[in-house]
Amino acid sequence: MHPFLDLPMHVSAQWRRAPYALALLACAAPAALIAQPGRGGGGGAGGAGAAAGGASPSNALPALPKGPRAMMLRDWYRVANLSNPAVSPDGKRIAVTVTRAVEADNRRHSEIWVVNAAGGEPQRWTSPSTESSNPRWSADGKYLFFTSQRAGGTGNTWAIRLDQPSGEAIQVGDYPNGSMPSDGSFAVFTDAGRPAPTAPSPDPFGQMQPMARPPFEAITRPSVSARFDGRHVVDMSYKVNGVGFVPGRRVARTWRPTQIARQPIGDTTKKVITSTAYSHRGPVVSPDGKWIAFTADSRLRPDSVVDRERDSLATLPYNKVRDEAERNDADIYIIDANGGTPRKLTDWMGAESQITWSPDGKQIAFIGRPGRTKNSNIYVVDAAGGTPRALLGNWQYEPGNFDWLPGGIQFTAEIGGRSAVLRADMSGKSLPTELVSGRRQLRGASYDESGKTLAYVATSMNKPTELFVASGDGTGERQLTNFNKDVNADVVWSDAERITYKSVGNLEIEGWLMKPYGYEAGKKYPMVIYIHGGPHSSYGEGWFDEFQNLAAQGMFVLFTNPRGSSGYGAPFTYSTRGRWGMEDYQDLMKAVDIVSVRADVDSTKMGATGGSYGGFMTTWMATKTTRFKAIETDRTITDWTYWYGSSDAQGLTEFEFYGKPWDNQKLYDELSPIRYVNKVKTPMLIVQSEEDHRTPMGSAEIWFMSLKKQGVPVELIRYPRSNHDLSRTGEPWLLVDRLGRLRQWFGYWLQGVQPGAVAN
Ligand SMILES: CSCC[C@H](NC=O)C(=O)N[C@@H](C)C(=O)N[C@@H](CO)C(=O)O
Repeated sequence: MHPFLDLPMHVSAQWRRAPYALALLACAAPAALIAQPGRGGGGGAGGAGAAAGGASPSNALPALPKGPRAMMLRDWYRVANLSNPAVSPDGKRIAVTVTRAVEADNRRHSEIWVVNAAGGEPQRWTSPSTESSNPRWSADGKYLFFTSQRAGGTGNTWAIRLDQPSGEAIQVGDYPNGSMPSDGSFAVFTDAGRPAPTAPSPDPFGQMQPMARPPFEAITRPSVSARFDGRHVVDMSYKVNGVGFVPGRRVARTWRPTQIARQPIGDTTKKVITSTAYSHRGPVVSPDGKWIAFTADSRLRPDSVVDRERDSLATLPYNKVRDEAERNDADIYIIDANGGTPRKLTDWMGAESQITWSPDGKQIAFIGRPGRTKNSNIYVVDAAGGTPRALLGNWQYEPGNFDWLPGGIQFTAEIGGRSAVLRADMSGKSLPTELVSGRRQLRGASYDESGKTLAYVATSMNKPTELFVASGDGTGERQLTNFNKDVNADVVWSDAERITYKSVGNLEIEGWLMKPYGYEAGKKYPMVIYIHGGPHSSYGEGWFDEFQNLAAQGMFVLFTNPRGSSGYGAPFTYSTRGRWGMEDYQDLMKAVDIVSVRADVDSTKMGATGGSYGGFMTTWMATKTTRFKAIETDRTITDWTYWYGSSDAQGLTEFEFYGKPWDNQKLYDELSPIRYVNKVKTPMLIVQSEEDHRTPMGSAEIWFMSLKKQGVPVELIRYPRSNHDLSRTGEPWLLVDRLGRLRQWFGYWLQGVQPGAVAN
């Protein structure tokens, strides 16, 4: 029996909400709303809860027991997530976004907190009654900017004044967001201008809902517009996961290419310095303020030409010569910072991003990817022109974000399931050096102006995110926050052992085995394998609610990064092209083979779960093996042709399957689990969001009906108001409900737990 199922039903425990203090700090934290972490950090009045039910469900739930103990479902609401750290230009303070759930209101809440780099209690700088995130400091130290949507303002950039005592957050029109030279005197940014004014004409469909109106060039019209509230679709992209249905154009197509604008700091007047038929992207001004580098179409063709070419290519059948050829869609250009004719920096095949000037303004670095299936690298080229040279040579991995500091280039990277901060060898002759590493995941490396202070958020298998600071070279690391202190004190998070193993073709695969809560040597435990989606994503060395959830239920959790995963270099990532469910399936089963012979794993009680591509893989497994006693398939894909037609992301299979379904129908069919559904014997739980536009409902429905009609135990849980990201960013009550279903399903089939028993 589960350790918590016999607990008495106490009176409820609300998410603890101690009052926060409102204070004004003259120097250290002007205009700040101050609070202490772990004391009311999740709180906040206001914020409408979402639609499920009326009164808070926590009224009916017992108080969470003090630990140390296994994770219970409501512990999920207690975990704080830190993101977007930003070091102040002088290196003295670090701002960070702190996000928590507000259980009673069924919502998440984000605030900006600031902590001294030297240490001390973090302070809350934004109001608990509004959402604030993504802090960034102005170079002159006058403002802390952040993203928020507040009443009485326009746009979503708000600021706290730092150079004088002040109160509420404000909006400032004379401090534009953009790239600035060293003296911070102006900013450059892109500007798409305003649409040309059109003479107002009466719209006979103006009273209808936007999706119901007949789009431009539609042939049909509502017979009586007041009697049609459906959706009229003409364009190819009419729905987007997380956004919903997107109304079609109602006028002829026009283009507004993005131009480069500059605006002095302390002035509200912006000057647009270009006027072209092509768009400028990612403009970055040189440190001396004389030049602006940007990317644009490699032939500077008008946006209208580029778009029409892309649209027309999208309707053509797969053609190996054309579709596999290297492309050069964009190049880097340099223009005088006051305008003029752009100079192409270099003709470079592939895609360029993250343009960055060297501190002396003599060179430019960028991330370049020579081709879709080739590794990206950091390239450096003289600002005068020349051939870019790669800094990372034949390094197996790929760079993430990088900074050109006074001492050289430093960057973050995924190295399999972990991540690190590294320094590049500027000669490109040696492999990069790891500065901050270990079995963990680091995010958002941020430096002060001198490059001497480095901050990042980090998490490891049994440690939720916290903020860390180190010297610019990675030495002297210190943990600066302890937002998760209370939940960490109550809950024993499970750790995982890292394993590597050789699979088909002698390819090395990385994986992990997480121990069940309360593990005792000499006993046997059930095991569930988790399978990630993408397929080009990865599991890693970070705290993950889903793994902790099943480990707390008393199961081993096995997770691996089969071929096709990201984080191991592009050749590994794309090695499954045209072969989905073949070698990657074997990589997963090889891990099951290895783990199932352990003395502490009960090989007669194994389960599998996964979402999206991982959902495809679980249904695929169900057609191939009866080794698993229960499976959960999440946001699943059971028929690739159906998925192609109903998803918002056709590009994925057009590339991976070498064409559209009718170009390569055999492959789409052969790799579709539904073709073999008559072989399924394993009980399956199907979890599906009703507003999932990435992997829509039909795959789940046909799987459910097929199993039902064959007498295979199956349950379908349909979540309302939810999209493809329910398990990550969904409504908290529904997200936690899903975690509970997973526990119950595997608890019932693998542990003999009674139906409905759940550790709330
Ligand atoms: C060019 S289309 C990109 C599709 C995208 N790929 C990367 O994640 C995607 O959404 N794929 C889904 C089929 C999928 O498996 N998604 C995973 C990973 O995000 C999921 O867990 O939802």
